[in-house]
Amino acid sequence: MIIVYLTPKLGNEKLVLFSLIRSQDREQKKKKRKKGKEKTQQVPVSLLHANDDQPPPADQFPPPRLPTVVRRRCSMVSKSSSLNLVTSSPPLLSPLFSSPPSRINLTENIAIEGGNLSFSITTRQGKIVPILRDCSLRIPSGQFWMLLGPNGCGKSTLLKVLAGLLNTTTGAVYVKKPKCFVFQNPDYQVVMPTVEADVAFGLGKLNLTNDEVKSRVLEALSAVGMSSYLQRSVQTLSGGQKQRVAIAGALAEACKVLLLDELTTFLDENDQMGVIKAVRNSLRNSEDVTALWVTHRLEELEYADGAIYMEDGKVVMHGDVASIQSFIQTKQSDYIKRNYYS
Ligand SMILES: Nc1ncnc2c1ncn2[C@@H]1O[C@H](COP(=O)(O)OP(=O)(O)OP(=O)(O)O)[C@@H](O)[C@H]1O
Repeated sequence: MIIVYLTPKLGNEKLVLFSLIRSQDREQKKKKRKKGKEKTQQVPVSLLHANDDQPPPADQFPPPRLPTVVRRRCSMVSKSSSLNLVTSSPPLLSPLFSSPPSRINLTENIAIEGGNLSFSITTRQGKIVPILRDCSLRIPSGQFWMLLGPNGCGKSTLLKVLAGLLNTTTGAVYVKKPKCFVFQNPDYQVVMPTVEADVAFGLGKLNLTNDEVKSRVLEALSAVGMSSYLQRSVQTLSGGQKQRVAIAGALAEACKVLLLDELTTFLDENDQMGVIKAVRNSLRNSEDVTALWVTHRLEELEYADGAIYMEDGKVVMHGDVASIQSFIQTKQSDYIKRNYYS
């Protein structure tokens, strides 16, 4: 089906050939699965979860058959509060919680934490559709993390749950306050006529003097590299500059957590880099600011301190950038081999 989509001019012969390849593929998969069952004891937990066509139900996770060493690594991770959530090889991680935490642990220096989050919607026909399934994550304060995954896997929904814009069906959420959600489209957020007025917009509620407002606006604009744009009309800004103004607005409000939803989707490479650097810079200026950045772009991962990879409403991996990068690359090359060279 995917080949048909990518090359719509395929003739009937190629479609027949493709079905044959698919059925061969299915046979091979069956054999592999059979073999895989025999080898289960040597496979890391996250691979079991990520590659299984039918992952184990959440309440059986980690599965009882896991080797001791994997279970020990999972619990070490759940206790860690530093960047090095993955401290030893093999680095692949399972979701952090194997059973719902009775309460969120606030004693560690954690900025964002979610335990066994689920979110469903009910259709007009009364059908319940799960969007997030048992997602757990933990992000230390002062770090820049990225949230990746294929289209429709639930990234934006998870971000909205963390922002408090959506209520979970089950699970517990902790996010440091004040927290700010920056939208994918800056036109939803940059609404005042000038850059200065826009960045100062959220400060009205804080009872500050004019001087305090001015100094906060300048500081925030300088963090995103836009201090010289103070008096500019927002209509004359590029998409990337508008994104940076939106981030400056969040920084001016002294937000401790920035929840950033695919900010670089509509941007060219220059603006994309400008926005990423603005976020990094704002984190450098204040040790206490944490950012979670939703993206599709694998190349952006190199700017992150840690990452979360989602598929089909689940957190499949959570931890250091290098492991997640290689995990995604392996998945991509497997996909290409399976679909184009088998
Ligand atoms: N209000 C809703 N009603 C019906 N389905 C919804 C609703 N909100 C989200 N969904 C579905 O939930 C799934 C996850 O959506 P979400 O926008 O979180 O994914 P995403 O990973 O951010 O996708 P993308 O990368 O394409 O932006 C999608 O299949 C989407 O169609």
